Amino acid sequence: MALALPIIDFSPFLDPSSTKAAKRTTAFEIDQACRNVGFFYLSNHGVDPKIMQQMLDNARTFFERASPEEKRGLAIKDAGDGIGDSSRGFQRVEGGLKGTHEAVDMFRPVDNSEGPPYQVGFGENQWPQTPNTFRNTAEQYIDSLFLLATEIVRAIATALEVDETVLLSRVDKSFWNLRIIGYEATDERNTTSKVSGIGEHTDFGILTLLLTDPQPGSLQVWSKNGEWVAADPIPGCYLINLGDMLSKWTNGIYVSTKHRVIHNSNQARVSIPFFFDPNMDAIISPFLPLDRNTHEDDGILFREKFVNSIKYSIVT
Ligand SMILES: O=C(O)CCC(=O)C(=O)O
Ligand SMILES: [Fe+2]
Repeated sequence: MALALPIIDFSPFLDPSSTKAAKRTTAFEIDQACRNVGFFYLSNHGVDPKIMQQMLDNARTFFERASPEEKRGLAIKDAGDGIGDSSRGFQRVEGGLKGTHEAVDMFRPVDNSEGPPYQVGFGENQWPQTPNTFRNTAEQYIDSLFLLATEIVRAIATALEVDETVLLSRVDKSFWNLRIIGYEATDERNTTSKVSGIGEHTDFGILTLLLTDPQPGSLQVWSKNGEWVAADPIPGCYLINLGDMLSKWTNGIYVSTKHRVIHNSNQARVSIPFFFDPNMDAIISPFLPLDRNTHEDDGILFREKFVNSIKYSIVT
């Protein structure tokens, strides 16, 4: 099972003293990975390693120490009913296509002055209190990742030779989603316990910037050769993958690749994807020259897509 995922050094693109040619070379490396693989590791991305570690530590602390009452208090609640919005908060997913894991979802704050009750996606984040630094660290982390994702989008615009403002105007108020996932250890004494994980899927938005603890062997990516390949963490790197929206925006030139998690280990795993998604009011239509075929999602706003995805994903 050969590792097929490229590793890209982002420093030439980020360094203000780089030549235009050096920036373009890095942009083309990203472009190649986006066309051929849909996944790549990014090194020298500029995010403070201390805050990355702090995020992982806080996530682990939450899953290990938060009480059942705290988790119940944070549980995702239905939209239109009290303070719920069907998307923000804690959930335990038990089996089925979505796998078995626990997660807390935070989304970009939006103007929700018309609620409660809230529409889908328009509520307030429900921040864990365990540990008490959780929110503060996560907010700094989100700021860093927002900047990093924006630079990757800029690199993509450079490689595709599209006016970067066209692309940036669709993501400058990205409706991001920070997800903290806990995969339980497999309890060898309990033969009925399910292996934790997430079923095969493609991501939904633009870019996913994934930070996980260092354990290998859990995340797998579907390769062009028709086999699952390990996408083990590389210390200090982000694993970046493309979502369906970026594939649509590029008329399918860029690929969103399916992946899955099978965490069969005697140690719990934590994983923190940052989903960099379009602005709520961004349109789904491609920005690249069109082939004149009509597209099913032409003219649809991302907000509509998001609402449908939440309705579909509600776990009962
Ligand atoms: O936990 C992981 O390694 C990946 C999670 C994932 O694919 C997702 O949340 O979409
Ligand atoms: Fe995913």
